[in-house]
Amino acid sequence: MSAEESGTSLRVRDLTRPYRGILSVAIALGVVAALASLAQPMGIGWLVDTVERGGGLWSPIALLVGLFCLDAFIGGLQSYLVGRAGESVVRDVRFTLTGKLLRATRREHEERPSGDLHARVVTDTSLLKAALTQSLATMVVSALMVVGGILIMVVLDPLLLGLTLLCLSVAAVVTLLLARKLRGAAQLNRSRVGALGADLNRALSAITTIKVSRAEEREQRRLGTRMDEAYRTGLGVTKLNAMLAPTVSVGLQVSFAVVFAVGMSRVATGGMSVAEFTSFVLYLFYLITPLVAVSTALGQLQQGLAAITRLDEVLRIRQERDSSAGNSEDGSEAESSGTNTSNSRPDTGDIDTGDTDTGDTDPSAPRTGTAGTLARFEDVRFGYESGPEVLHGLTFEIPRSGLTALVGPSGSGKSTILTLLTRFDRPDSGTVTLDGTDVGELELTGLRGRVGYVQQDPAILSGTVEENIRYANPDATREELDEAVRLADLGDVIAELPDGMSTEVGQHGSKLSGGQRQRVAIARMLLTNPDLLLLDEATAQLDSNSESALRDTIHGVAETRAVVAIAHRMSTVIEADRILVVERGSIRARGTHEELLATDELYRTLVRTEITDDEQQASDSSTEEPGTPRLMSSKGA
Ligand SMILES: Nc1ncnc2c1ncn2[C@@H]1O[C@H](COP(=O)(O)OP(=O)(O)OP(=O)(O)O)[C@@H](O)[C@H]1O
Repeated sequence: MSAEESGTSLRVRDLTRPYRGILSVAIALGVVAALASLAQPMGIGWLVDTVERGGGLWSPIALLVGLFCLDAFIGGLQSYLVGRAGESVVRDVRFTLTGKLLRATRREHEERPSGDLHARVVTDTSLLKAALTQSLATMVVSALMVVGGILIMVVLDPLLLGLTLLCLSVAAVVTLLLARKLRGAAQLNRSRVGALGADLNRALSAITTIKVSRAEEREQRRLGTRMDEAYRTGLGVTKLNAMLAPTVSVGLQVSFAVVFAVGMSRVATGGMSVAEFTSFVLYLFYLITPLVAVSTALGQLQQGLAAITRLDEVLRIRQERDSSAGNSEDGSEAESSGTNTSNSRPDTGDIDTGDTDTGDTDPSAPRTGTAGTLARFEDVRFGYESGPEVLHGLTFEIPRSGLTALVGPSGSGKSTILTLLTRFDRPDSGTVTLDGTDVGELELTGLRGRVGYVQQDPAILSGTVEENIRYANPDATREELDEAVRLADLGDVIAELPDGMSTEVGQHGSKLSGGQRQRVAIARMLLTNPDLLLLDEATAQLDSNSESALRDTIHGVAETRAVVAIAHRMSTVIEADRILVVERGSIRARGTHEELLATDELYRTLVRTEITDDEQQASDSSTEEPGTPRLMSSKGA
């Protein structure tokens, strides 16, 4: 189950391929600007010569002004084109990585801190802009300038050039060593910044817990420690970066001193003219900018390559398997698209907008046939990667209609059963089938269109109530929407909201009550008209009136489709068509409430211990059967 590591990496070549045209133009402009720069010392040499001879100054001055202007204009244009290509690369990489994250397995998201993933997609990618475009273009153009300058200098005076190169080569070796160290330092710094992002996200997503635990100080200290680590490692990067340019400068200054000493003596002995000496010195002077630029670009490139290492990890994140799409949970889909970001903006048609092939989406529409078996577990064994086996050879069926309740002690494996039906996880052995087909063989969006899942803590997205309900089926008609609202008993809630369906629900639905959030989540799933509705303790947060209304809803919905509910409210369980008692990953008993009360000791215990106060009160009035009198009367009521 480990992620496939091979063949998935962001390669500079692939990332820049779509922008080769624009980068080539930018580099060509850079070359023109470099030539204009290289011609300037010649022009100045001509000016000096003209002054010495007492000739007219207008021509050399006009040439120099033209060269300066050309250099400046072309330099500006080149910088814009390179920046534009850089922004495009960053957008592409972000888009590709976001696609990977959205299609990653749920397990990957459980294991990776979301703040760190956020830092990788948002901030690490921004380093690519400078590294992959600015620095590459700068290095190409600057290298050309250096080579051009050296060629002219070799014509002017090979001896002086030899001395210059000797001094510069020492600086070059030191620069390369520093650049290598810089990459390691940058990698460390990125990981520390990622850890800070992860901890910040951890704190902000639990802000209420922090406040009620009076842990603000503690959290700030903890974050402060992370900030110190980011600061320290950032300082390491800054130091190495700061050493790059001075190293080159020192090399240049030593070269200047040597060239001046040797050059002046040659001018004095007549071995070299003043104009030649001036031109040579100016060429040496002109090497400063490109050489320093190369060293700075080298630093940027190393930081970008360090970021790429972290981005590669996101690229290799395990993807949900979709047999029909030919990808797999072990990352092989990443292999096919991850290396080719040249066309990396995935077709938005890939994204599951909820337009599944579920056919009719009218929530109240009668199903085609409600008899027979819809889903089946056959000798299913399953364990989470990090732990022991959780389900031990489960075999049971879910009929095409009716309410199946899962009951059992905490940690017995009830929620795990639902995750296998939604294919968030796959059995280690045995099969889970829907209409006789292994759910692993079904197209993922099709499967999730047929199986609606309301989780324990229903996720509400910021946006309006309507956007939240429509989320799994954005194309639903107004009638279908109204019907889902009616079935989920949300009508009164929406009527009381300030802007009705258009009311903003706030971050994570914070402006709604827990019960309201659950009903919105149920309405959302009903709007997809699933064949199978899974409710994980979906009534746990409702008050007794709402719960009783929702219970009626669940039973109404269960008349036309299968509903599997994990409910702590025993009233829901009592009225279920069938109850499965799960104990330590096995089905211990199955039957109706009455049958189980008569035959199963654990069920009797659960009924005694898990009934809520409300239900106790409701059933207090008529107690008939010894041991479980209140529940029995509740069913009869
Ligand atoms: N993501 C996970 N990784 C590792 N172990 C897990 C994971 N989720 C659940 N478990 C373990 O699997 C076992 C079954 O958990 P599960 O959530 O299915 O139980 P449950 O019956 O639904 O419990 P509850 O009624 O308290 O929600 C538990 O021992 C739990 O610790």
